[in-house]
Amino acid sequence: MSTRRRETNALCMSRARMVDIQFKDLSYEVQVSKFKYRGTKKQILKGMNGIFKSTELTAIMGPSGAGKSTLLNILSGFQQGQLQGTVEYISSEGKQNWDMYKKQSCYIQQSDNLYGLFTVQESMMMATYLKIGSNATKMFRQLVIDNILETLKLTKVKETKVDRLSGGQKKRLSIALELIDNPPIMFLDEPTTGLDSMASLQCIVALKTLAKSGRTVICTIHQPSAALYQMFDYIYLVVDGRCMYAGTPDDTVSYFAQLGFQCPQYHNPADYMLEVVNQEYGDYSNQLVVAAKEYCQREETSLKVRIMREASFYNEKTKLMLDPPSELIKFKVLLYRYILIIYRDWSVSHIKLLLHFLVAVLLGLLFEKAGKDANKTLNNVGFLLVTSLYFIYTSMIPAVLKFPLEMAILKKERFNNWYQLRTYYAATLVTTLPLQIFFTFIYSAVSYVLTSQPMEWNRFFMFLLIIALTSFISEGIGLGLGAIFNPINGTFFGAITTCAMLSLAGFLILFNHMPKFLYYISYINYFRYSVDGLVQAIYGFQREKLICPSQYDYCHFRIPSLLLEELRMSKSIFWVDAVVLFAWFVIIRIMVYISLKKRLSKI
Ligand SMILES: Nc1ncnc2c1ncn2[C@@H]1O[C@H](COP(=O)(O)OP(=O)(O)OP(=O)(O)O)[C@@H](O)[C@H]1O
Repeated sequence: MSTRRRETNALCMSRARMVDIQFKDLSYEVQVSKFKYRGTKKQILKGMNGIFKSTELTAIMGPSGAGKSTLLNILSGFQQGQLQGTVEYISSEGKQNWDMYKKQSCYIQQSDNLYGLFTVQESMMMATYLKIGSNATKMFRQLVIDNILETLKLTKVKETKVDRLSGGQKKRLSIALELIDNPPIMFLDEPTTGLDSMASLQCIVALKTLAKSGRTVICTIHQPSAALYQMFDYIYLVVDGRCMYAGTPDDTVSYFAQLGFQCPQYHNPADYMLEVVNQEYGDYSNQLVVAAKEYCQREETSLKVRIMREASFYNEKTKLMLDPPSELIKFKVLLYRYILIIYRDWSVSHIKLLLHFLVAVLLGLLFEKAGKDANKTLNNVGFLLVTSLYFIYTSMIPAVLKFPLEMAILKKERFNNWYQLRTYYAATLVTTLPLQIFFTFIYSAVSYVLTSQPMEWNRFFMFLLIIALTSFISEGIGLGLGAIFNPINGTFFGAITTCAMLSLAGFLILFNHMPKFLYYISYINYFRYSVDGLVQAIYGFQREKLICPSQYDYCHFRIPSLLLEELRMSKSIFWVDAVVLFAWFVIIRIMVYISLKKRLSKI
């Protein structure tokens, strides 16, 4: 074995702190009805006991709807609710509560929530910067990556984009990403679902290797083949929220035989066990539960053995190298990741840029000379209205879809302690705002010139400021809707909100024709301030008279103040509009953060 290989092995595969999980009388129920105090409850886990040990690969098996995922989610802390009983984590330092180990375990969901635009190497390298402290050199990071990829047989696809990986490779990459900070406990929800038998075997072999290096690896699994079944060290069979077998795969046949269920020769023991608990040979559920309670008891690993084992596996030196980086460094990494996504994802940057340019040209042609022709003043107000509406829609609707798409990745990475929510949120804000400003600038520059608006820098920048603020607020509302609702409801609410704002802006229905309460509501309508701000930017600040073309004898709105009077905007102040819009922007962003936090706290 080369020196380099030995070094990485020492760094990566032999340093997991050993933790056993013990749960006693674990019961869990959920509220089925929406009404908290009157609703019926459903008991999912019914007094379960068990010990899952380090260095072992444990399979939680059972029929569909038995409670496997719920048990896994409860043990990992991914799901919280009305829990009874105890869950203890036992290391060489004694029994600890869950908070101690929450930060050290990882949860790998059934779906592989990965960014498809990065290569395996890029994904791994970014993960090392999010998980390993800044004192680690680039070479060290690469050694860690190479070693993990080699263990999980991913070296050959190191330079392949994640989008192009097979299902099995994606699953192994999900595991590889979590291995970087070497979690002592790994929870996996159905890691073999959707994989063919070869890929499933490779995945389970990889998990077994990880368990043998000191970790506690627990996964749920549906119906493993006989070969796969034998790979596990410990089987925990769950049926209707109760344990019906806990033991090694080798003991399964003799255990069920002793209870009167003789597994036929050449029959997969896993299949037979499921047939028995699925009542294909009669309903013996209660006997099986009682028998499991009597025969499937497990001894705790003695402290002495635990300390001895851990001494051979755990390396304090490496732990120092693996201290997590500061949130500031994580922020920089997330920023870099977003910039790379924006650069590589055509739909985010290039297409949007092209569309903003084309729409600006189209509106420019449609509202040609509207900015300076006194006969087209009302058309110009129409242009300002359309501009505001255009940015509301194009910023809000894509944003509604942004969080639901990213939510799964965010949920996974945050639960596995990659970064704090505020770091993620700050990074999205810092990357999306400049992009939004750039888009509004392109649109404004083109449409402003083509519609012959006044060629004064200060008016142009005021016009740009109002559009940018309108766009920020709308994006914020879109993100908020995306965080609260699913994409279909979110886009529906987005469209409804925009229609309501348009109706309450004072243009389609004049303010003095509105019922009083709706008139007051219109004060919180940011669309109103947006259009008002745009009109002020173009016609306010004592703009001089407009040119009335020679073919017309009279242009009613030649004098800008007359137009402002007609639109009931003569008393408005541009900077008040700008400040109100800015306040809206801040409030909306805070509300989005809160709703996102709330959403993430639920499973
Ligand atoms: N929040 C909830 N509200 C109501 N019922 C729930 C809730 N969560 C889980 N259940 C129910 O609890 C039972 C167990 O669900 P769980 O997802 O743990 O099963 P499972 O064994 O993992 O099933 P599968 O193998 O099909 O994924 C199911 O009947 C499910 O409908």
